[in-house]
Amino acid sequence: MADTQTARAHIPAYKAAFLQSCITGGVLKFGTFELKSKRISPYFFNAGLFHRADLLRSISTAYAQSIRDYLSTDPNFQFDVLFGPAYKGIPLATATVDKLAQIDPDRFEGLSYSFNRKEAKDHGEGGNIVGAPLKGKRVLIVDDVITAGTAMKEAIDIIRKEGGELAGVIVALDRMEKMPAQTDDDGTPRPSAIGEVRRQYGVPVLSIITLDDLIDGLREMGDEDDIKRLEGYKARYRASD
Ligand SMILES: O=P(O)(O)OC[C@H]1O[C@H](OP(=O)(O)OP(=O)(O)O)[C@H](O)[C@@H]1O
Ligand SMILES: O=C(O)c1cc(=O)[nH]c(=O)[nH]1
Repeated sequence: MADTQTARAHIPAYKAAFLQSCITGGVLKFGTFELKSKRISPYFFNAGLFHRADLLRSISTAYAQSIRDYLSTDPNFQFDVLFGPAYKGIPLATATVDKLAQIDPDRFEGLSYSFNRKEAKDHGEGGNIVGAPLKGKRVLIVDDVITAGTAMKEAIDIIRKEGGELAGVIVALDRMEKMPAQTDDDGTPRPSAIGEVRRQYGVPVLSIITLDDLIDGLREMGDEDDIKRLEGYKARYRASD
């Protein structure tokens, strides 16, 4: 396997390291997968597999670095809470709060996490939100991927219903694909759900890596047939934005 730095010279080292840990850690799977949107994909990013300490550290470091990279281009970008949509977003947001505070305590020691329950709790403290209350807070959503955007719309609705303000979104992988529609199969590019969030809410939507980064990475450390299938999928479902 090629060295991370040389293999992915045109993306920052932390992104290359993250991509490598996704491939070697088996988080990126290749085969045939039905997505939440019912689209059939030749690859799947299973964020639930970041369960081991080294893998969790690799993804929280990559989120934290991506956020810091973006902050260096937009110092006005501000947020009080990282929100992890249930379920897979929960450990991702929680670990990233800790990582940001470790990397930059002056700025992030007061940062909080929050997440939703999929089913409301009707006893004890009750309610749908665990962690920091969102009322009056600027909220950055941390999730694994956005495909059709259904899960992201739900998360944004929860934040607004709780009285929070959406500050931005960060996902691990930008699948670079169009939202589903009747004409899904004709290969015509259409807008992505990520682009829709940017346009509709006027907030940054960041990603650690993109499908293009993944395809490039596979050229160094993957299988040729997987690359062909990913390129075919991209040609069919690529977004216009
Ligand atoms: O953009 P979409 O088409 O909505 O799909 C993407 C989302 O769907 C999955 O989560 P899911 O809602 O299945 O919840 P989970 O985290 O409990 O697996 C996945 O983890 C993404 O967050
Ligand atoms: O679109 C999805 O449902 C989806 C795609 C993916 O790569 N990973 C995931 O957990 N869900």
